[in-house]
Amino acid sequence: MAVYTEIGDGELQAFLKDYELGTLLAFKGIAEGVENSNYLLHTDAGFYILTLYERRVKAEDLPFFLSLLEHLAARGIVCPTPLKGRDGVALRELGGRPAAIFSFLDGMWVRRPQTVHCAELGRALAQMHEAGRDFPMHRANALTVADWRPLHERAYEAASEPDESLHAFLSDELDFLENNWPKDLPSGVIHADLFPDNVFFLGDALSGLIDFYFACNDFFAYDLAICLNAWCFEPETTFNVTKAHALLSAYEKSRPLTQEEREVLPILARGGALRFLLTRLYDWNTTPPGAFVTRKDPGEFVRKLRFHRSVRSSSEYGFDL
Ligand SMILES: Nc1ncnc2c1ncn2[C@@H]1O[C@H](COP(=O)(O)OP(=O)(O)O)[C@@H](O)[C@H]1O
Ligand SMILES: N[C@@H](CCOP(=O)(O)O)C(=O)O
Repeated sequence: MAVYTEIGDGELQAFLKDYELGTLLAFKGIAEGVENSNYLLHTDAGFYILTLYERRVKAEDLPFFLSLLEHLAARGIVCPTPLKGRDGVALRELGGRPAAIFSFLDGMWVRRPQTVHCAELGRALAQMHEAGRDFPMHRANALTVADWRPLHERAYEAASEPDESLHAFLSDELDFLENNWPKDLPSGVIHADLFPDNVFFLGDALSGLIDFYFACNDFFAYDLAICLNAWCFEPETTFNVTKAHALLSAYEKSRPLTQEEREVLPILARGGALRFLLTRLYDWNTTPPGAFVTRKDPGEFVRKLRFHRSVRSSSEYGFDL
């Protein structure tokens, strides 16, 4: 589970005095998530999410994330909206951590996304990209191609039983990606972690997007590649072209891809797979036994990466089914 910072009853009640959110009735830590500590708050005014920022989230990035959420929400994207205290300030401190309270989103994430969910995702992703176009702040992607080799080496050095063949495979992949990563594609604010657990549904209808803490400025098509990886493989890691077609065609209804974006999609998908493989591998090798967080399997992304390496043309992603 992910509650790294424990908050006491009295401490939370004192914190809430700076807001107009009513009287606290109950609160509980939320088990899901890996980056931050999240609590569900129930007050007599409703439900809210309290987030305490931990680990990889840098304090200097928080104004970008909170302003982005406000910006997107103002343009009709359903996402957590930061709530301001009586003094007009949303970003505060609790338990020694930067902290903020957000609107609660209805819905549940889907454990086994179906084609209909992929289509909903494609539509929402394109809308989010369009809504972010006039966002004035900028955040460079801190986990892009230049960052992957150092992360790979750190993960390898941290392993108690280093896997030499995996190290060689990933080094080879890094050689390829460093030499072939696109330099210039349509860009803007991307979510960069839009996995099924960050997308809520009510029935088959998408009801909200959460967890923007990797959001940054990068290629729009890279965000799409991350989604192909996260949504369009079956559990045994076969690629589902029907789901990919649904995702891509729904996306293209709002923002058609350029020819170049289509052509480089296999490279972006390889990069997207490697990026999550590496953070999972690093976490796998560095998370102490007994830690209150569930490690995610890096092997899943080794298999996805192998699939993308076998792709000869982007048509294999189902553009023209
Ligand atoms: N605004 C929200 N409304 C409803 N639930 C939320 C909201 N934000 C977070 N959650 C809940 O908290 C969990 C963890 O949130 P997430 O942002 O993914 O955490 P982390 O940044 O630690 O990965 C989500 O799976 C969801 O259950
Ligand atoms: N989506 C990433 C891990 C980041 O976790 P999140 O809970 O912040 O979405 C992965 O699957 O490796």
